[in-house]
Amino acid sequence: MNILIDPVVAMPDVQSSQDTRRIAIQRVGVRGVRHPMLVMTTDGPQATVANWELTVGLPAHEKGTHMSRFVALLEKYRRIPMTPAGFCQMADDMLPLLQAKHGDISASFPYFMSKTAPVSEVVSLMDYEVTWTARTRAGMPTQFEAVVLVPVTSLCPCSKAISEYGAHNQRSHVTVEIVYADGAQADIDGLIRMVEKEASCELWGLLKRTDEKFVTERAYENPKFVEDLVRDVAARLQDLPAIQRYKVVAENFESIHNHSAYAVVEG
Ligand SMILES: Nc1nc2c(ncn2[C@@H]2O[C@H](COP(=O)(O)OP(=O)(O)OP(=O)(O)O)[C@@H](O)[C@H]2O)c(=O)[nH]1
Repeated sequence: MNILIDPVVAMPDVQSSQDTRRIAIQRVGVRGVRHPMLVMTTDGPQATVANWELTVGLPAHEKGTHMSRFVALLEKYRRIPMTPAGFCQMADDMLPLLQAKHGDISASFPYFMSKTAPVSEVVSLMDYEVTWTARTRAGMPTQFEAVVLVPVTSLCPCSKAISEYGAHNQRSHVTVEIVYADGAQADIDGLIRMVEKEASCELWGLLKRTDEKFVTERAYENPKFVEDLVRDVAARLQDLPAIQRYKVVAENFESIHNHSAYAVVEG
């Protein structure tokens, strides 16, 4: 192998040498990078810590990519409050920086929304798991994808129908994955609120006794199978114009079994 010497630092530059195997690499980069991120919310910028994956395509003739530049990109964007459109811009910036024709950036992070309890109206934060992905290709529109994991309550309709009193209910995770036609139209808060409205009952970080009575009765009046959860969320997603593809996954952590009930809808 013919190793180049970088004249600036007078060191071998193995990454920049030629590769003769004639195999292009679809994705090469860094993953598992824990790094701060500012997310723009309706309450202003929210500081969070994301788990990042940044990759680019590498042509067959190049030996290695410029690994250090991925982290340099994170540093550049560290103080910029991110919107979906800004996240796509960051991915677009990655291509010239890495001298690449296509690349993906993905960030998974805890996301907090301020919620008001249903009766006492006390305010508290509720946390969600969010993943943003931007897929960029030179000369093409950048694709934006979002995944949100929304914890909710589900109450079993069968249990309610057959029992003289009570019905088994549990915490459920509804995970929605969306490919947007245009990242600028992605509304993460709206998506989370929509999922919560389709559950037997939504969750809050802080509830007083008056609220607890409300959520208990609300779930009882609104029973849902795991199938109802995915269908009702999918029906709402079908009405949204900005969505190209979606997947809805619901997992009910059953309180009467030591296993989960599970359903998936893709559209
Ligand atoms: N390409 C590549 N780099 C790796 C790998 N593992 C570690 N690295 C390290 O990535 C660092 C260098 O990143 P580069 O971006 O090539 O650093 P550089 O050549 O000083 O910077 P540039 O001139 O901007 O390319 C070095 O510490 C490499 O050893 C690997 O599997 N592939």
